[in-house]
Amino acid sequence: MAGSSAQSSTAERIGYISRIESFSACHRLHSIHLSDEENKEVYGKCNNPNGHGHNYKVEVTVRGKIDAKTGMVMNLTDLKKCIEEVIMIPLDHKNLDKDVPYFTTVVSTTENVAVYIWDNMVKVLPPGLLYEIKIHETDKNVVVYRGE
Ligand SMILES: Nc1nc2c(c(=O)[nH]1)N=C([C@H](O)[C@H](O)COP(=O)(O)OP(=O)(O)OP(=O)(O)O)CN2
Ligand SMILES: [Zn+2]
Repeated sequence: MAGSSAQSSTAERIGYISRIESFSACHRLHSIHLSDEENKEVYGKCNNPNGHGHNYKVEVTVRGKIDAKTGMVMNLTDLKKCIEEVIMIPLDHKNLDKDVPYFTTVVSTTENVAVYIWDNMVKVLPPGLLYEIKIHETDKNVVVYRGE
């Protein structure tokens, strides 16, 4: 029967909304905490000094109450602006290791790129909304970070 669901229409409902953007960047996997030999052993071809590039695809997901008046968790146009500021301007068409100060001491694995994005995204989003950063480094390699 219509309208007979367990949750009434006035109840608080939680939604997850995502926006996906792509950026291109190059990098080399090299940890300052490892010797040159150890770097070669751990990272293999990805430790090549010439570096290599990726077309990263990032999904930013926020979780929150679907506002009864606006019908939105947050305005996706505002999320787009946050992604531009936190991801596209600092990372797109950049050498992650040389152009982004954070990665001079932190190895630019996709896990750490996700942490970098999370740490900066929480600064610009409304408190408590950020839920997940998912990065497709390649079609086959995917990383998820949820701030834990
Ligand atoms: N835990 C992680 N492992 C690796 C990372 C990473 O960020 N976190 N990154 C790399 C390299 O950057 C590399 O670009 C990926 O290597 P590879 O898996 O060989 O890349 P492909 O998926 O394109 O390889 P296929 O040949 O298509 O299988 C390595 N490891
Ligand atoms: Zn890589």
